Amino acid sequence: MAFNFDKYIATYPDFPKKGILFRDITPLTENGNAFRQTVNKIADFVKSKNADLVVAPEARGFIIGCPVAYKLGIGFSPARKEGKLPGKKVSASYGLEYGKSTLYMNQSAVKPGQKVVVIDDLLATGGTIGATIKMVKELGGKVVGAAFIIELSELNGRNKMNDCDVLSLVKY
Ligand SMILES: O=P(O)(O)OC[C@H]1O[C@H](OP(=O)(O)OP(=O)(O)O)[C@H](O)[C@@H]1O
Ligand SMILES: Nc1ncnc2[nH]cnc12
Repeated sequence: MAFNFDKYIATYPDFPKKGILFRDITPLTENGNAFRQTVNKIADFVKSKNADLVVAPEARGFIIGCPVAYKLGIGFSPARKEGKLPGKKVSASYGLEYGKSTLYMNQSAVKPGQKVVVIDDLLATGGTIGATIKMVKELGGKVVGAAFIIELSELNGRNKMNDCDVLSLVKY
């Protein structure tokens, strides 16, 4: 029987701003079995894409991207927020459901031609993952997949990823 990931997502109206229905993954990660099922499911997807590297945006993307990369024995590279990453980097600015921001990656994070899966907890407008994908491509990587625990379908974030396969475990 399919695992019911939905049961472990908490919902908070008007957070962090009025009008936003916030979908919280912490009950899922706080449950050992649900967290493991999530990591295994996303790792199966990443494996099926033959990926060399996982890239995930700060901060919630790290929670899921790291254990997936570890399980498969492939690399993990973080897309970090302003002022966090030293050294040579690339950047991409974006808007999201409740604000705007800039992400940065190490210039040496991706080897040309490497196959990359991008991972985040949630896909809303696609601004965050779109910026992450833009940097991976700029560094010469091939984005072969994108995986999320949650997808907010009506915000059409999928449209920002028309050339790669998308996995989401729970759709609202
Ligand atoms: O598809 P989008 O409209 O870009 O929205 C999705 C992004 O928003 C949230 O991150 P947030 O920027 O709140 O940061 P956090 O992970 O540090 O909580 C979430 O974890 C995704 O990264
Ligand atoms: N509705 C939402 N819930 C949780 N995280 C989000 N990131 C962007 N929109 C979100």
